[in-house]
Amino acid sequence: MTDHLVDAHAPRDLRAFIAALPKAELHVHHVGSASPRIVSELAARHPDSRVPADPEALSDYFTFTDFAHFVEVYLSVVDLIRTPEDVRLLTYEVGRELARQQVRYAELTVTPYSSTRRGIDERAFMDAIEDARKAAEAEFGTVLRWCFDIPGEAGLTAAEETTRLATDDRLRPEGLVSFGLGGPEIGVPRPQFKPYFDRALAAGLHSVPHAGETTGPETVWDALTHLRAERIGHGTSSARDPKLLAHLAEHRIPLEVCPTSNIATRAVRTLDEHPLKEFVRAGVPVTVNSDDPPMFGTDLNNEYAVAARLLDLDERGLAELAKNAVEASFLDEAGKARIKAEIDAYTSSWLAA
Ligand SMILES: O=C(O)c1cccc(C(=O)CC[C@H]2O[C@@H](n3cnc4c(=O)[nH]cnc43)[C@H](O)[C@@H]2O)c1
Ligand SMILES: [Zn+2]
Repeated sequence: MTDHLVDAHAPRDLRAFIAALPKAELHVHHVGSASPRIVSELAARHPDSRVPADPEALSDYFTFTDFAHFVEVYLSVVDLIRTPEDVRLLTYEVGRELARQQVRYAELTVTPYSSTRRGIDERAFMDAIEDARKAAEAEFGTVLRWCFDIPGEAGLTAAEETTRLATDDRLRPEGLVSFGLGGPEIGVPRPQFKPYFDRALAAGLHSVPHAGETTGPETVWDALTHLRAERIGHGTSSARDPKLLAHLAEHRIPLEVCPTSNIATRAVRTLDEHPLKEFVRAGVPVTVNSDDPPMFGTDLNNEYAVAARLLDLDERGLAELAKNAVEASFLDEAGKARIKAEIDAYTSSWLAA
């Protein structure tokens, strides 16, 4: 992890508590989770890319001037993933990294369109992620599930292709649980994606679009109204609309908050100005997530440390935050109960020690 965004304020023992706390991660992108080691390995394999092969140079490369710059850099990393074996390696390594952080369950946002349009065979792509998912669960004990997202800026062709890949019974992977919408929001109105979300929801998927990350609360309303969002990716600007906060609280719509991401893409100026506390005060269910961890110089443990500082949480508060994510997940009830019991047992034994 690069140092510039690490929250160094959390006391050392709280960091130790977080490090071993069983957790769920609900908002983390597949390509955005490529570690510096994997990025440099892929960059060395594909020297025609402008992504630096030297891991030391990646910290500068991953410093963003704004959201548009972030997407440009993100797509240069997407360009490094050229074969089903690249896809499998990346997915398996993401599983390993999540397990290292004691993540028991993760919903990983995958953008299949970005890979299939670059020539990766769709069947081979699905087999690669599924093979890595099963290996990660067997070898590391971390359960992975997929959210397939439409890269919004790529338009309705991308929406059609993503919906087809998510709903065709011959292709749709076993681990797929939800349907999302990512990329820039400015100039990409949410309502145009309604027919695609309708088809995905009819096929049994959950709706989890990004909204209110780089635009105002009206985008969150659109995601709720037109895309029938069950959780909101980011939802940062919801804080500017008290009626929206009340709606999210009343209907128990969780926000997938990613504090360091919002600083790195300059959606929020400083962590101290982040609206996380306002969400909690308004009674909105919040989960804390890492988004694109190596690109933002963070990881899930660091996001919990950031949340502990912003919300003034002790061990019990952090355990509740971890249980929020389990509760907001698309795991079955037995799976949720198992992880929540593990969080409680861990917290009790930590506090008794
Ligand atoms: O793949 C393409 O060819 C392509 C063409 C045009 C536009 C796009 C995109 O919009 C890709 C955006 C990409 O960004 C991912 N992502 C990662 N983190 C975030 C985030 O915090 N907020 C929004 N999007 C994010 C997203 O999953 C898309 O894959 C692609
Ligand atoms: Zn995201």
